[in-house]
Amino acid sequence: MDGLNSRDQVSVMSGVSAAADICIIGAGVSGLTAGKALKDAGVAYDCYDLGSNIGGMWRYENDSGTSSAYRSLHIDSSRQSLAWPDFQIPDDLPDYLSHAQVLEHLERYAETFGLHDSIRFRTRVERVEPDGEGGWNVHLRAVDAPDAPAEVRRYRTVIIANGHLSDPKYPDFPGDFSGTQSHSHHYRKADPYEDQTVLVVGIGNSAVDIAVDLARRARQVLLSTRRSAWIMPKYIAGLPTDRWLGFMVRKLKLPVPMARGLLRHVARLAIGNQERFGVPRPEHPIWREHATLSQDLLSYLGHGWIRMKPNVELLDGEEVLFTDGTREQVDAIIYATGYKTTFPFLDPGVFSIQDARPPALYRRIVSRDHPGLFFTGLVQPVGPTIPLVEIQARWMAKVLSGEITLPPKEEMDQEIERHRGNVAKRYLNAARYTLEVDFKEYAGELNKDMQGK
Ligand SMILES: NC(=O)C1=CN([C@@H]2O[C@H](COP(=O)(O)OP(=O)(O)OC[C@H]3O[C@@H](n4cnc5c(N)ncnc54)[C@H](OP(=O)(O)O)[C@@H]3O)[C@@H](O)[C@H]2O)C=CC1
Repeated sequence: MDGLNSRDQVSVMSGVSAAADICIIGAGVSGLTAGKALKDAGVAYDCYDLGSNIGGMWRYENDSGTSSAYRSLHIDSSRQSLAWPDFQIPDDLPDYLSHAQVLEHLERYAETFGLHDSIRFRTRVERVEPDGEGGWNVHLRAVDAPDAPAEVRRYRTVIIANGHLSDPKYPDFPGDFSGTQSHSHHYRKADPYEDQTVLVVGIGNSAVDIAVDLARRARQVLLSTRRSAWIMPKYIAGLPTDRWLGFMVRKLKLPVPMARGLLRHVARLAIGNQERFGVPRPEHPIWREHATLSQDLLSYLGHGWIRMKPNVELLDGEEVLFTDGTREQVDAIIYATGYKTTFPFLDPGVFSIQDARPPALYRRIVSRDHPGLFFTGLVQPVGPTIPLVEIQARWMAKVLSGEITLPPKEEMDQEIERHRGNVAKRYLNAARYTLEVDFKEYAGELNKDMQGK
């Protein structure tokens, strides 16, 4: 067996479940949903999670260290667009659930479908490597016994559901800063920034949520952006914005580009001209990027609680110099500059995501080079991710139970290249859009496969 240390104990298909030859890494939304679909299909699996409980990203202060949730976090897709088809979110919950409400819903989901029994918590997956016979050796170490030998289990298939929002990406600004610097991954609440001047870098959803959260506690919040973004309100005429899009596409049967075009005009009526508030008009058209959703940003800019700044030119002691030549004295910088998509347990030669190129995954799920390696939740739609993850889960269960046969490698290659071409045509050429998918089109492809069309 390749790559085993003498300290490692090898156990082949025994332990958590003697029958399981499928392993899921991660018990967040994607891992749990995959587990539920496998269970429904009568396929045995083992699931491992670094933390003490389910929830991944949605467990605030998860002891896995992988959650980027801050105390004021509310999911940015409305309740009506979020749910699993067989596990609706109760109507008495608000339009936009807090992280605690998402977690409670996940807990009910895991309880209802009996998912806990297949999960081993506080277990670090240290390494996943091909066993040379088409399967995988998964090296596991108990978090509470770091010096004990690693346990190695062999699986036919590994489903990776470790999330892609926990490995912070920092910009490389020249100079030195004498105040405090951190990343949005570590931000929890505004208290430590009381009465300070805080610079938030970025204008994605994390940056804007955090700037708004800080605004009433900090002395001044500065929000710096290099490319700007289109700001979308969370409500239009009293209804969640994504419900308007859903209404136009599903009820009125408008083509997606037309619905989006209309939504853009309606949103403009609702929030006016963002340049008036100091948020530059992006050079790219609105749907070439992931718009930033915020009901509060423009209003807070209008109250002077937040001030816009261009990109950072230089960190200069207590000051920051910006690309327009202005300088500000700053106490703290929070880099809300996004995340790297990494798999610490995989050799990059086996699989990695490079540059701004969508990964070589058939249907965004199956590794082209290693068809026993599956990924779930590795997508970023304009719209809610959970329903897509649910469709991915059922698709994977059908593949793994033999109902869907994967095509030959050349066909996978063609599908991957077609998808890459679409991403290049539709979205900005940047690492931030590597995982972008068109919700309706992607769901349609997976559903068609499942219907055998
Ligand atoms: N409420 C919710 O449900 C929330 C959802 N999310 C989701 O999580 C994901 C991650 O969001 P987020 O953490 O905001 O990260 P994003 O990747 O979406 O945004 C990163 C921001 O940082 C900027 N940036 C990146 N690198 C640099 C650099 N070197 N110099 C200057 N600016 C830089 C980007 O600008 P540029 O465009 O120029 O690269 C962009 O504005 C997204 O899918 C988001 O929608 C996040 C927070 C809340």
